[in-house]
Amino acid sequence: MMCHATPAWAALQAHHADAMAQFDLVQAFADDPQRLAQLAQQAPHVYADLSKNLWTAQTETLLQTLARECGWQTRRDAMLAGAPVNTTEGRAAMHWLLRMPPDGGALRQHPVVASWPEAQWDTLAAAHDTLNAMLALAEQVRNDRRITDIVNIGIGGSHLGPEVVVQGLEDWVDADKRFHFVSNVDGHELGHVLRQVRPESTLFLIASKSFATAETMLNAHSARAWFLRQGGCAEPGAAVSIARHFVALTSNVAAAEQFGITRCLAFADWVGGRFSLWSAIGLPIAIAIGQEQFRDLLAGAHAMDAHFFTAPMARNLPLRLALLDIWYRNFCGLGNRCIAPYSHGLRRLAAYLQQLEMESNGKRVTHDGRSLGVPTAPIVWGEPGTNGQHAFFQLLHQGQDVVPVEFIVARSGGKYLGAHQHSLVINAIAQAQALMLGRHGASAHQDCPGNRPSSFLLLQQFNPASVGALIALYEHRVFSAGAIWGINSFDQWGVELGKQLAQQLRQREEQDDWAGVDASTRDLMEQLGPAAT
Ligand SMILES: O=P(O)(O)OC[C@H]1O[C@H](O)[C@H](O)[C@@H](O)[C@@H]1O
Repeated sequence: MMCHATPAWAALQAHHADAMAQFDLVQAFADDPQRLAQLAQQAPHVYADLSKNLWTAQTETLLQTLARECGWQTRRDAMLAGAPVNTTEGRAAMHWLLRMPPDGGALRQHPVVASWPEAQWDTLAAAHDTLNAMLALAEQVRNDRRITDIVNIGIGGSHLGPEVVVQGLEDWVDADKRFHFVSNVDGHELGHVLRQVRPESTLFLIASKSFATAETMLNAHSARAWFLRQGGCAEPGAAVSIARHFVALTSNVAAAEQFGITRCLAFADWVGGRFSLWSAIGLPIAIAIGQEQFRDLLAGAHAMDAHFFTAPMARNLPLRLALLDIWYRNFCGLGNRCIAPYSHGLRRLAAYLQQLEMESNGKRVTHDGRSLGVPTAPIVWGEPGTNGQHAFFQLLHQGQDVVPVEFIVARSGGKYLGAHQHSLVINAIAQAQALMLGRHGASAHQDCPGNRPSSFLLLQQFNPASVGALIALYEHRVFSAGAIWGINSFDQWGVELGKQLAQQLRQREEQDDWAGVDASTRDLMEQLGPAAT
């Protein structure tokens, strides 16, 4: 049954109309002394306070019924069983397997895991072989003092996860090496990096699951051409070779070898691009922070996996966040969510989540190809605090639109404790309070309406484990919302269209064939003129 045809959906609509129309957050706290206890919880590494949202315990109970009626638990357990939950591509989605210890770790007693066939244990063992090979390579690179610069060339899932984690864990990063991320096909980005590095001390990581993404391939070819033009770093008289300075991270080893790369770290096709930082795509992270810390990152994510696959609905944080998303999107008509990490390290978190959430759940058709007819993924956007406070927070406080804000804050951890961290966290707490309380009785232009919702995700410590747990939390939240909407969160067919049309435009340009092309597109192509060589 489609989500909006369930009895729970109708009950939620009635609840919104009857009980929530006049809902006031300040009043809700006054009326219910249990509100905080009911709507806040501890999960592995992350404390979540969801009490400053426009909902009640009753709302959540109704949402849990919706999850039940939509078969959330069945879908969750199918993912854990390794079933092909990515239905349109006929694949499993097993990013969580990449962070599972060889014996199943905290999930080994789980009934689904306990009944895994032997082949699934073999898959887990193979994932560990790959992990060990990746970590060995990472250590080798870390110990190679001749290598000072790591350049990751990749886009989307082959870029955003590693970048957000390497930036986030800067305090743990090997200070002798610099990390660069090149994603955009705009040559300025690659050029900017190449001006800073020397071939003999640079390791290029060509990160692409498909090894076919146009932007990555063009950047990789240009990087190789630059490397060879510089004479590579061949000994006098020896042939110039990219062998020691290029590594491929891919599911398509044949294409990487065809490109000329001999050192390849492979990962399976059941690792979705935007869920791939735990796989070979994580090599830049492992080089940056070292194998022990990388294992901590995995352990933090595994702790969140165990929570997700075992905690009851009422205390299952990824599910609770997904239910809140559905409540806002489908019943309150709120179409976007602001991501506000109060953390310089997590300054690219919003970009990462834009791919994770909007590429996963920006869909309008169910698993079985029916038109869903209700909105799905919200538009997520944001910037780190406190910078955002001095920019778009004005709209959040006094604009016409109500935008749920998500504060992501670390209590402690990292180098810069003390005054800076304290001030940062107090600012986040004050913003959440200001959004809720508003200001009344001043002049009209100073009045803030208040009653504006926010969630607070507090990392107990900022470290590799908590960053791993935070990202896994988001992954499972996205999956849960997708499962309730009945969509496939693991494909991205919409992205393909633009790629195909870009390819077609190149062909039309070569053949000077514009038959049937709309006037606007043709005019823009003419204005662009021929490609420079
Ligand atoms: O890793 P690649 O195969 O190069 O793909 C890189 C990215 O591009 C694609 O177009 C998809 O939109 C992303 O999901 C993917 O992560």
